[in-house]
Amino acid sequence: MKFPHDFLFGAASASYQVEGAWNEDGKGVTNWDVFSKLPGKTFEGTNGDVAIDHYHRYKEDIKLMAEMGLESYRFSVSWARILPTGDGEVNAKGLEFYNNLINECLKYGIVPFVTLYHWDLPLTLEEDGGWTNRRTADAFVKYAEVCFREFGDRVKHWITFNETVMFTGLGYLKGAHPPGITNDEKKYFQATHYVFYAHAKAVEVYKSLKQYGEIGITHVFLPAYSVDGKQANIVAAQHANEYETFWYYDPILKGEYPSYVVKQLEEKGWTPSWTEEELDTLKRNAESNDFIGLNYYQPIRVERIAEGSLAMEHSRESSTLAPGNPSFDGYYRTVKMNDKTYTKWGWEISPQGFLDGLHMLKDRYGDIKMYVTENGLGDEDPIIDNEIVDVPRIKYIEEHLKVVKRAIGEGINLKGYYAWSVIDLLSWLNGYKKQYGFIYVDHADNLNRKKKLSFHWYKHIIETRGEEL
Ligand SMILES: C[C@@]1(C(=O)O)OC[C@H]2O[C@@H](O)[C@H](O)[C@@H](O)[C@H]2O1
Repeated sequence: MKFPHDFLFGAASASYQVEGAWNEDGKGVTNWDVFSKLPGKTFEGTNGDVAIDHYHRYKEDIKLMAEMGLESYRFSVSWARILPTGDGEVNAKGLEFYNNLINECLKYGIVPFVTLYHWDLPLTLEEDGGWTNRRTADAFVKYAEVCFREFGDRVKHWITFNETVMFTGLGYLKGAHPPGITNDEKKYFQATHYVFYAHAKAVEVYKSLKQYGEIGITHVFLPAYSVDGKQANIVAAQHANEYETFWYYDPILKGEYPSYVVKQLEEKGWTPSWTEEELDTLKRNAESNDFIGLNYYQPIRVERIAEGSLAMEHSRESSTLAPGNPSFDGYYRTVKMNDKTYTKWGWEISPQGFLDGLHMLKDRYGDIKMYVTENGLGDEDPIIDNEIVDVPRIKYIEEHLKVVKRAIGEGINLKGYYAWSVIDLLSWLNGYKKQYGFIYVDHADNLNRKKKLSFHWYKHIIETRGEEL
């Protein structure tokens, strides 16, 4: 059986991780332009000044995507190219670049799927409190409207934010992302709230423009499961789902926060400063969401731990979801299981965990349209006779696509799959070591591109619409 005719086979990237040209054509400075240059913050001091030079080589890259038969390209717009100071004047050169990028996609019949925010925030806003300041939320809505009006005649698929838990959690709890703050739960929850408010407001503006595309938000999807049948650990898994999933999807799809978490925030003094207008905006726009994006890489296996210390040391490695860490509130710990398989970076490989999680989402949120907006294998790809033989990535994606097809057959409203990533790119904290792409980039030879084995495999899957899976 083939994937449905309206199912999109895509692949993704993000502005800071591919574009480079960090200070060209009027682009403003971003938080990551500065943070990545702070000693010790990134792997081997890598940064996005050049990245893989997608800004100048996008035509070559999109031509390769077309050769692959890619149906849709998910990329992000760098806010600071459009509004260099965050909420001031529009930069015409920034609009020009993304108009060219979009038009190049359409030239090949590739559907542009645009993320408005993939972590690169204009520095002026970061320096004014970032996502803990209502100003940033209001500025985002202005930026989003500029993009809707400029690109909305050709872009019909919009994601407001990518992985809010990552830039707020790593920014205010683990200190591994800008603004590099650790263990500040009050700021963390405040930042998430202003992001959700900004999302709801942007949805409202988008719908008012009557462009008749679709808009949603993308979250990390990290379903939590108990390590065993013990009641305390089952409760710990539910606790993890409340904080890691429902806190993120409820305000979007239900228009209100999960009461389990709200009650605990009140007890701990972590409740965001929110207004009735903001809460009403969430409620008023919940029904207007067209889809949710799921970035699925792994589940987490959790066990209860005694109410431990709330302040924990975080390393760059431990900040990216490797098991073994206590939760920020010390309620549970993630566990590496002996009977599971893991990537080189310690992420569990579990297509079944994804399927079970999808049913959990359907049970809670009904028939909401979903896209897998990221899924892929971060690896150090084997090179044999000068060919990139990334068989582990092929097997990883094959197993997850099989589960996607099965989920559709079980009534899950999945409408697309975007592999992370279309091309090897800069990892925020792992430099160029952690490869995800179908296309190799040779950093020892002028960033030349080279098709991997998985490029040819994915091309075949798309051509046959996954009939063999
Ligand atoms: C932490 C990490 C990784 O490096 O493996 O997770 C997978 C993927 O998620 C994306 O949203 C990030 O933009 C990209 O850089 C990757 O980031």
